[in-house]
Amino acid sequence: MSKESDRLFAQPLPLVQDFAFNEAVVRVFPDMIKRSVPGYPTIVENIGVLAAQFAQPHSVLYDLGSSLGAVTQALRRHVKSEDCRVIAVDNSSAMVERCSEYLHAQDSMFQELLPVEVIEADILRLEFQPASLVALNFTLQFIQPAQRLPLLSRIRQALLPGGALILSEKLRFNDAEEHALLTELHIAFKRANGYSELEIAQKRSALENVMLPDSLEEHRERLLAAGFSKVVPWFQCLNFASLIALP
Ligand SMILES: C[S@@+](CC[C@H](N)C(=O)[O-])C[C@H]1O[C@@H](n2cnc3c(N)ncnc32)[C@H](O)[C@@H]1O
Ligand SMILES: O=C(O)C(=O)C[C@]1(C(=O)O)C=C[C@@H](O)C=C1
Repeated sequence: MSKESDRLFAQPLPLVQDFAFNEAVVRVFPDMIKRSVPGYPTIVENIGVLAAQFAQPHSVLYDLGSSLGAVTQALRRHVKSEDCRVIAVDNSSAMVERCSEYLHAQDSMFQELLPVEVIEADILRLEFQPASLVALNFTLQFIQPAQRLPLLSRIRQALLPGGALILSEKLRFNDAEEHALLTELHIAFKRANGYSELEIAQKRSALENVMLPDSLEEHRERLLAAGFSKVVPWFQCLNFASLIALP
């Protein structure tokens, strides 16, 4: 994995452009996401552990918005079911290229890993195969709000009985005081991880138009509207959470 540290927003920018998953972000992404998302390493590793409970023999496991394949690698470390394969999908060519390199490196270090296919595609246009596990790890928040329910409905249709969707997201809160407190504590988390006030402010304005978080209540209602029968939060750290949705 790249050890380059994230300094993308360290200097004053004349114009802060909308955040994009481009080559510059790819180079620093492992450092950026670990220092920005409280609980990220715990979430990723445990998606592997949870997936092992839901994976069905002879089925597909999807990692949607796979970035550099951290979730895919965890799935391959933990899932032992017979004849499963992982499909990792991202629409950033820079991410897909580097993700494939990392997965080749994982192949050379371990034996008997699940086979994996990395696809450069828009998950809104993907034809889903019958799947026992779908992971959306901090991806739905980057999908246009109007597209979120149709996407979740298609995922629900593709899920096999006994399977699950694991959905991790940054949350917003309907209660203004709760929202303000957890936002302030998230900023403290970033500060403690070495980000300056300037870096925090410029990143916030870069994300403003492209990352649109929902509340836990909105997630629950939308998942039920998409046809899921049960929504179980299994992790929350500050304003970041992960849910299990059962078909
Ligand atoms: C925050 S990152 C996900 C992190 C990753 N799942 C992990 O656990 O390390 C969001 C990813 O979603 C991808 N993405 C956003 N919209 C997408 C779409 N419509 N189709 C496919 N990928 C998309 C971005 O390119 C980016 O790599
Ligand atoms: O909310 C923030 O400030 C973030 O940096 C969050 C977040 C995310 O949740 O995906 C945004 C962009 C990067 O991918 C890493 C982290």
